[in-house]
Amino acid sequence: MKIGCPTEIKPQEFRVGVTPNAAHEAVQHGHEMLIQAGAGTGAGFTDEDYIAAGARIIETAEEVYASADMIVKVKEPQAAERKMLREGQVLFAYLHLAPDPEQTKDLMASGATCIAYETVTDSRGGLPLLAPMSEVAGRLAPQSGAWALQKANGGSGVLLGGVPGVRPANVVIVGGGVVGTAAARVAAGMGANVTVLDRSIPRLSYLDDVFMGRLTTQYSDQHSLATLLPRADMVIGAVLIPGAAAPKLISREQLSLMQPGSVLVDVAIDQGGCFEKSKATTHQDPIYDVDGIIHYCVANMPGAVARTSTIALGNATMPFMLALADKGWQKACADDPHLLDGLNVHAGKLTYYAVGRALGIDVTAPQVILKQVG
Ligand SMILES: NC(=O)C1=CN([C@@H]2O[C@H](COP(=O)(O)OP(=O)(O)OC[C@H]3O[C@@H](n4cnc5c(N)ncnc54)[C@H](O)[C@@H]3O)[C@@H](O)[C@H]2O)C=CC1
Ligand SMILES: CC(=O)C(=O)O
Ligand SMILES: [Mg+2]
Repeated sequence: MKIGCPTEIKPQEFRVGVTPNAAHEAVQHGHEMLIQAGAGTGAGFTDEDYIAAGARIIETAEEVYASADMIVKVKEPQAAERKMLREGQVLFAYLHLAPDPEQTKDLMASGATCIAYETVTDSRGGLPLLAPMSEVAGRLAPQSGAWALQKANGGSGVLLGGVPGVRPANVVIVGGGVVGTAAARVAAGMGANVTVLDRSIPRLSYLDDVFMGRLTTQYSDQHSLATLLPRADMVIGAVLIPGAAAPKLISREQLSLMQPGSVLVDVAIDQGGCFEKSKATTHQDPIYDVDGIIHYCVANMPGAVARTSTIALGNATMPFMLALADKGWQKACADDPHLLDGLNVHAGKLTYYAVGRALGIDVTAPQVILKQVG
């Protein structure tokens, strides 16, 4: 199979979908690996690294899309990229379709088979292709929020760890999954006073166990969150209902409960965001102010640390990329129900229920699609 990896074009996105190590494995499996010239530069990989791995360097994105049977990339295809997808081609990338009707419409119109990293599952109920980037975004969230709390950035001027005689910042983390746990570790490490809310009691028990008193856990309901807002210097939104649009947990009205210059970091922005006034921002222009509350809503946070993120993502995606290339998507998905969970669009049909519910589009069950193509 010809596997194509284009250069990412989302603003300030420096990751690349295939590492030289993954390219090498694909070539060893008998596949042709096509890498767009310069695709790895932002993550510290040169064209020569890919050539040494046995890949071919292709000058333009147009040529990569035209030649490849499968496109492997990081972020959801931008409008210009969606025009280059075609019937029968496989797209393997983050898609985040629930909050993105335009992209969903274009992917359905392309006729391509689109497998979303963020809905591939594992046998323990986890999301193995989202988790590595959630680890990164979670670790970055307190750091980005601490920067936003500085006066020059519009924040209240509170230092996360405080100093002797002055209280540390109160950090509230809503959602104690992979992002929330990583954020808690860093925020606690920076000396903040951390509270984590979740709806899963087993998850709260786990956090209570591993942090051994270094944070407070609380069941997540509207009232609990509202009572924490007046004292919260930073709230990190880290909730997820897989594949679905994020629930809105802080309304615009509730912003008035917070101290001016407090910060909301909405990591869940790629699923539409969990605060009412969240809208996606970029690394170039990451924050904005609503009623005196600073919002940080960068939808591709891991792109800021592209080297670490690319290697972590490449380690996780490689076995799935190889299965798709070795067997073809039909057999790879038939053999592995967890990979089948990643199927979001096939030949004009939407195949993921949470996306269908969010966008009001009819869904065809992925199992039905497999029967049709089998
Ligand atoms: N902005 C960015 O660059 C990135 C964003 N993300 C996003 O971060 C979000 C979280 O991802 P993960 O931590 O990997 O998910 P996860 O599935 O590991 O954790 C989500 C947690 O939210 C909890 N939850 C669901 N509804 C809740 C509610 N109403 N109140 C409190 N908790 C609730 C769940 O019980 C679960 O523990 C996702 O939307 C993901 O796409 C992930 C990586 C990068
Ligand atoms: C998960 C995601 O959206 C990202 O890593 O950019
Ligand atoms: Mg997006």
